[in-house]
Formats: sequence, C-alpha cells, structure tokens
Amino acid sequence: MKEFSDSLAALIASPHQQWITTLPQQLQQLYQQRHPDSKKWLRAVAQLPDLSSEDVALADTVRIGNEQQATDAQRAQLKGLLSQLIPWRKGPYNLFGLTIDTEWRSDLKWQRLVNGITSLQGKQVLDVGCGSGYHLWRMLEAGAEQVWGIDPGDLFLQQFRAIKGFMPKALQQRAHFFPVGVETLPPLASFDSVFCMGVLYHRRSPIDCLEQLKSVLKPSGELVLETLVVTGDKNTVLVPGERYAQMRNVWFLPSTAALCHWLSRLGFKDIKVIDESQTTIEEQRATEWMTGESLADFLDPNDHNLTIEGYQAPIRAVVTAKK
Ligand SMILES: Nc1ncnc2c1ncn2[C@@H]1O[C@H](C[S@+](CC[C@H]([NH3+])C(=O)[O-])CC(=O)[O-])[C@@H](O)[C@H]1O
Repeated sequence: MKEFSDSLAALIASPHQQWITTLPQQLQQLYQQRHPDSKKWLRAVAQLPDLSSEDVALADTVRIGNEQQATDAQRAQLKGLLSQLIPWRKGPYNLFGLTIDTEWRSDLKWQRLVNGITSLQGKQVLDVGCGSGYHLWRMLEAGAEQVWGIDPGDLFLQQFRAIKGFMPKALQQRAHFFPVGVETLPPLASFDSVFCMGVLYHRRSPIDCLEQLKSVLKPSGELVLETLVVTGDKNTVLVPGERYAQMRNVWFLPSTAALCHWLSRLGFKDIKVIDESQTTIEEQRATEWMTGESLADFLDPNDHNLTIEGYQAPIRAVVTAKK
C-alpha cells in the first residue's frame, strides 16, 4: 500500500474523501491478484535514474526535462528500464531527450475534444480508464486543480508512476492514479468533470456504467464520454461477435444518436456531440514502444473502412453531457 500512501493522503484532504471508506480495501484486493509480471515492472520503476526537472511541457508530447539534463548513459538506462514496461499504448512522452512514441497518438484525441468541453480551470477531474495517464497531464495543462485517474491495468499504473516520478513535486501532488475499475466507484457526487474515454464498449452493462459515472459527478458537473459508435439512427446498436477489430470484450456499439438517447433516458442534460471521427492508422499504429499488432492489422487489407471481421471500421464519438 506504500505505493498509494501519498495519493490516499491527498484523497482524505480532497472533496472525494468519502472514497476512503471503500478504496483501501479494493487496493488491498489488487495485491492479492497482481499481474505475474508486476514484480518486474515495480523493480524497473524503482531503478529509474534519479532525475527531475522543473522544465516541463504538458503539451502534445508530454515532455519532462531536456537532453542537457541527463547524460547519454542515464538516457540509455532510462530506455532500458522503460522498455521493460512495453507495451506503451498511450502517449507520446519525451523524458530528458528520450522519446516514447506510443501506439496511440493520444494528443489527436485531446485536440478533437479540448475546445468542446467546459473549462477545466480550477476543477476536480476524474479520468475513468486513464491508461498510462497521458490525458491526466493534459487536464492539468488545461488548468484542472487535481486530476484522479482510475484504470485496473497494473502495467498502466507502473507507466504512470514512472512518468510521475520525474515530474516537479507541485505537479505530483495534483495527479493521482488508483488501479480500480469504474464498477468500484461509490456515488461520490464530488467531481466537476468526469472523462470516460475508450471504456464504455468494454462494459457489459453500458447503462449501469453511465449511471455510475453520473453518480460521481457533482450536480451540473460534466461527463465527457468517448466511445466506439456505428452509423445508424437512435435505435441502432451493434453487439459484435467474439471479436471486433480483433478486440475481445467488446459489447455495445451504439450509433451516436442512440448514445445520446441513452444519456437522455438517464437524465443527463445539455447533451452535445462534439466530435465523430474514424480512427486512422496514423493515430493507432505499431512503434518501437508497442511492437505487437495494431489497427492496420485489424482492418480488412483491401478496404480500411471495414474491420477484418467485416464490421464497420472503428469510428469514435465524443459526447458531453451535464448531470
Ligand atoms: N472496468 C474498467 N474500469 C476502468 N477502466 C477500464 C475498465 N476496463 C478496462 N479499462 C481500461 O480502459 C482503457 C481503455 S483504452 C482508453 C485509454 C484512454 N482513456 C484513452 O482514451 O486514450 C481503449 C482505447 O484504446 O481507446 C484501458 O486502459 C483499460 O485498462
């Protein structure tokens, strides 16, 4: 639990202090079922060189420090240790001159939504399914007071810890990550903005998930929801077979109209579609830091508008809605 002591202390002093009644027990459970590689990941993070810098850019590439602030030997050590945390899916990052070119250009998603959301200035923000935490840093750039990420992925927690460890102390105190799933959230009613991006289609009960997201928002707080959609009217929902674009565990792909209808049925107000884009192989691709298969391998080689299974290729919508 030492990994979380600072974040739990910050939680007690935050508007979300009620979370402390359930969270430690859930974190404890995590220790009983850690990923088989988690020891290796923890060791890699513990061995990272002792570097930090006040020269930080929370921009499209989240950059900490510069080439002059680390020696070639330190950069090589950094690369060796961070390579043990492969696959790096969400980024990109640059640490003391070392670029982590992640599978996803997560900056492109952020650019598509940042001008359509309510200002994050001074806000308490939750990012559900935050991956390595890339968007948490962008939320701080946009002025959020504190950002809280949750994601059950043990590897993503270690990637976040690796990045956070190099950040200036003042930023470290404002960014927290707990490795729990959306289903564990109590009805805190304490967040100004809740982001849920790339998670809803993984849920077997999307309506319950949306209700849970609503329950953690303050009255009038904003949900920023990004998920896979299909073309169609308000009654169109695709439940694919065992795999969609080679992903297992994909359940409901509504049309954007159906998604808005769901939100409206749940009592969300002021529902706005702020973006709808087909994912490109420039945005999601294999790199040195994610050497496995990526989107190009999941699409029909003769028609990139279809998945390899013959479904419509991934289109993602971003919708905002108020509690
Ligand atoms: N029950 C759950 N609760 C919370 N998170 C979960 C759950 N199940 C899976 N996840 C997490 O949801 C994330 C989905 S990726 C989106 C990342 C980021 N948001 C992005 O928008 O770039 C999908 C994508 O590639 O878009 C993964 O990190 C999972 O571990």
